[in-house]
Order: sequence, then C-alpha cells, then structure tokens
Amino acid sequence: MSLWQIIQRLLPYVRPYRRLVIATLLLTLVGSLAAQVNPYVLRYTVDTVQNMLNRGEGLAQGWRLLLGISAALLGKEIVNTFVQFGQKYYGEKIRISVSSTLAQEAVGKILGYRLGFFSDEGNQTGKLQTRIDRGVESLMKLVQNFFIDILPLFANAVVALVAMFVANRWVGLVALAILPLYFWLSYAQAEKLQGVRRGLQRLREEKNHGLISIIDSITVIKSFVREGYEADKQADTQARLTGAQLTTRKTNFRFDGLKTFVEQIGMVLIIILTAYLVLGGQMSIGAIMFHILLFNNVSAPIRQLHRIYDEMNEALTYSEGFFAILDAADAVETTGPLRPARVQGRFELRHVDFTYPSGTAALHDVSLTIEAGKTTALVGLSGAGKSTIINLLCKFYAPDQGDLLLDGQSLAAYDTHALRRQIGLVLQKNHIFKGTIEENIRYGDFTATQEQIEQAARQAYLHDQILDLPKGYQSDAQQLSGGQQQRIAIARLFLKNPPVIFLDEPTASLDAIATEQIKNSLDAIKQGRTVVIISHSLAQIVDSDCIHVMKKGRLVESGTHDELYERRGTYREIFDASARSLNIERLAKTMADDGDEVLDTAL
Ligand SMILES: Nc1ncnc2c1ncn2[C@@H]1O[C@H](COP(=O)(O)OP(=O)(O)OP(=O)(O)O)[C@@H](O)[C@H]1O
Repeated sequence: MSLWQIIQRLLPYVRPYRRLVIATLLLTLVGSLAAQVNPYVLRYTVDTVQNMLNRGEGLAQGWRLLLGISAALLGKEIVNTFVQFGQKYYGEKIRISVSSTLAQEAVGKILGYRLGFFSDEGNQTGKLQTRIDRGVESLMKLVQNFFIDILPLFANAVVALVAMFVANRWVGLVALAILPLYFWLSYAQAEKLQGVRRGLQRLREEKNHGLISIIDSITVIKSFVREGYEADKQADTQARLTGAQLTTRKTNFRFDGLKTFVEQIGMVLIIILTAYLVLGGQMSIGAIMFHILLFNNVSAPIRQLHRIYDEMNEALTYSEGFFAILDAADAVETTGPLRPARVQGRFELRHVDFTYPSGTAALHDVSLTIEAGKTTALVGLSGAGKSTIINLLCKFYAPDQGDLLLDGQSLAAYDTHALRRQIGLVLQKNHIFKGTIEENIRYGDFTATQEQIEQAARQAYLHDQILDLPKGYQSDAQQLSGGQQQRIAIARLFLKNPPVIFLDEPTASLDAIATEQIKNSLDAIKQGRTVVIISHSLAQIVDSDCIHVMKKGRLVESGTHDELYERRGTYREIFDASARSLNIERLAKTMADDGDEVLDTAL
C-alpha cells in the first residue's frame, strides 16, 4: 500500500472531524509564525544594544528596550502556549476518535466473517489481535504525525527558510542546500529498516501467539512437565526478535550520528557566511544570532524526519495487514433472502462434498435426509465427518459441491442470521463467557426475565446446584465444573427455544447421574422439534427415529437401530465394540443378580 492509498483510506474516517482539522491547521499557521519571533527579537536586541554601546549609553537607557523585549517574548510565549495546547489537544482528539472507529470497524467486520477466516494461518487469535492493535496504532501514529508533528514542524521550517532568504539569499541557499543531503540520509535509513521491520512484525506476532498458546495449554504443559521445552521454543523466537531489534537500533544510531554531523556542517557554514557578511559591513552583528536561530527552526523538523519517515513506513507495513482484515470481502458470510417465521426442519443433503479451508477433505458424496420433527442420530468413529455435517447445516461452511436443502429450499437462500436463530446448538465443550451464571444463561434470550432464566436452569437440572453456590446466579460461570458448564449451555438452549436442535455429544463431559438427568431434559425438549444428535454413547441414540452411519467422510448406512443392528454392518461393529467396552455382560449379570432392586432405581 502506498502512503497516498493509506491517506485515501483514512480520509472517510477523518472527514467527520473536518472542523477540528481546520482549527488545527489554523493553529499550525499561527504557531509557525510565532516560532519566528525569537530570531527577530534577538536580532533587534543585539543590534540595538550594539548601537547603544557605540553611542556610549548604559543600563539607564536600556530599561525600555529590556521591557519591550520581555513583553514581546512573553506575549509570544502566551500565544504559543494556547496554540500548542489547541494543536496537541485537537490532534489527539482526532487521533483517538479515529482510532476507536477503526478498531470498532475491525471488530464489526470480524464478527461477520465465516468460520473459515479464523482457521486461516494468519488469522489465529494472537496474530489477528496483533494485526489489529499494530495496524490501528501505526495508522494513528500517521494521523498524529501529520497533525502534531509534520504540519507544525514543516510549516515552521518553511517560514524560517523564507525568512532566511528574505534576510540574504546566500544564507537561504546554504540552508536549503543542506536539506537534500539530510532527506537522502533519512530516506536511506528508513529504507534500510524496512525489511527488518517486516521481520519484526512477524516475530512479534509469533511471540504473542506462542504466549497465548502457552496460557491456553498450561495444564497439559505442567502435567507433562514440559515447561523447559516450551520456554526453549519461546527463547528461540525471543532471540530472533532481540536480534532484529538490535539491528534496528544499530542502524538508527549510525544514521543519527551522520545526520547530526551534516546538521553541524550546515550550522558552521551559516556562521562563517554570516560572520563574513557582518565583517564585510553588509549585515549588522545581530544577523549571526538571527541566522543561527532560523537555521535551528529549519533543521528541527528535519531532525525528526527520520522518525516521521520511520513511523510512516511502519504505518505502511502494518496498515496493509489491518486493511486486509477490513477488506476480506470473500470472508464475509453469505446470506439469502428467506426469513421464515418458523422452519419445519427437514434437511436434505444431496451428493455433498466438503473440504475444510486447511485442505482436509471431510465429506465425500454424502446424501441423506433429516426428517422434520424427528430425532436423527449421526453415528461413526472419530473423524468420520459427523460434526462437519452440523457445521454445514448451520451454514458455518458452504459445501464444495452438492446441494443442501431446508424445507425444500436451498440452505444458501436462507438469511443466515434468521436461520441460526432457529437452530439450537449444544457442543461437547460449550463456551462459557466471562461473567455470571445469569448472564451466561441469558445469552440464549436477552429479553428473558429472571423467572424464565431460573425455569431454564431447572429444566437443565442446574437450578438447585446454583442455589447452593454462595452467590447463586451471580457466581462466576467460568469457575463451574465442566458438567455444570454443559448444563448452562443446555439452559441457554431452553431459553432460546428453537425448532431445530443440534446436539454434538452433549453429555460427553457429564457424570452418569448428570447424563441421565440431561437425557431426561433433552427428551423433553425433543418433543415437536427436529433434533440431530451425535453421540458415541449408544444409549443416547438407540431410540432415534433414524440413524445415519458415517465412515471416513461417507454415509455407509441409514435406518433405525433394529434395522441397522440386523444388517451386521458398520453400525453393528460400533455397537458391539461399545457393548464390550461397557462390559455389558458383567453389568447385565449384576442387574440380573440384583433383579428388582436395580429395576426399581432405574424406574
Ligand atoms: N475446523 C476444521 N478445520 C480443518 N479440518 C477439520 C476441522 N474440523 C474437522 N476437521 C477434519 O475433518 C474431518 C471430519 O471431522 P469431524 O469433526 O466432522 O468428525 P467427527 O465425526 O465429528 O469426529 P468426532 O467424533 O471425533 O467429533 C477430520 O479429519 C477432522 O480432522
């Protein structure tokens, strides 16, 4: 991205603050004029004092001069204080407002992107966050540079240079001649740093990502005593980061030295030239001070040039990644016009092929029907593609080939949000947001009353446990056990009350008693709804109206439990293996021995 393109991208964000921008520009003009007062006053002072000395006058006559100078300098300083305050404050106001708009826009965009966007290598949690933070930060430096640094400093320099030309064109020319050299050095410095900076960005992202993944997996790391291994992995990134940072500093120090040298050469030339002109009688002695101060005004911004150039380059580097997030048009979730008040819930897959963005081919030529108002189970070994089918039915991903239909219409034709409002999804591990239990259940329906929330918790067999907690519904939800968190997710589902429910191993993390309770409440919620359940526990699926058996991304069998059992195919294999793993014979024997007692507890 070129600087011009970035400025064009930023303009719409700055436009709402155009009054502030104009005010800042006016203040800049006043500030740059005020900055030239010192050289003029000092030249006048030196010349007047010189003349007074020549006339043999002393302090008695000098009072008026001193008072006048003090008044002029103080007056200028007062104006300058207001100007600087206004300039900085307005500049900051523009910067802060624009940065919050940009950050918010990035969040808004990301929320609208397909799931595939997040599994992309460059968009993993830490990396995405770094890209947004760095992008906004460096773009804001650009705005800040422009309003707080570049404009005032360069306006100042231009006015000072004009004043030098007006005083004497040779002096002006010397000051001007130094500038290209200075610009060239700053340019060379920034160019040298460009490559290193991109590397730095990558390494910073890597480091952040590494740290986040350590925190995420801290329990596993500790249980395997892999602290040393993880630290070494980080140390390697850190070492490369340190190397890149040192290279940056070394380059900076080298060029800074060169630039100071060039500046001093300019200063010496100005002093020699002015002294020559003064001695030749072409100028008053005050011109020496006058020119030195003016040259200082010319070189001050140029001293900052490299930093500004540098930050601009940084903005160029980081803004590319940031705007790529805003512009990921192909990542936007597709939607359609259909917004039925309540769907029937008959899903049909016709010859569906699907490959994840990572390249894993998950479904091959899958054709199956999920009847409305019935319970359909998806069975298969791990990785068979069961969850993938649910992902497609929720429109989290779109199939590569084949058709997905809901109530006879293409799923693509449905409004994505309207569709998802009609689907309740309970996963094996459900996300619990930071906040209270009440807030987490309310996520299912923001308009729910406290009573409705408690009712949902009761249906999910959670209410009594919540009441046992010291803070009840106001307890921190993230502190709950896995099973309790699962029931929060189910309570959310009760609150949402959708016509279609997808259960992806909903009881996998629950204990036996909780599983039984949840099974009862799920049985209650199943009435009159379309339910798709994935479970490795056969007890959850034997009663289903239809069972689809998946194997390596293909549908291999469909039917009821009895039909599939008789067929002696994949389902039977899984069933037998499950029975063996449960040690069903031993359990059956215990039940037979204890007969009535077990039956009593079961009933
Ligand atoms: N987000 C993803 N990105 C890339 N590949 C994925 C993703 N999710 C699943 N896969 C892959 O797709 C294939 C099917 O996975 P899927 O989760 O649908 O299987 P499953 O039958 O639900 O398995 P399980 O019973 O273990 O949950 C697997 O090979 C898996 O590695």
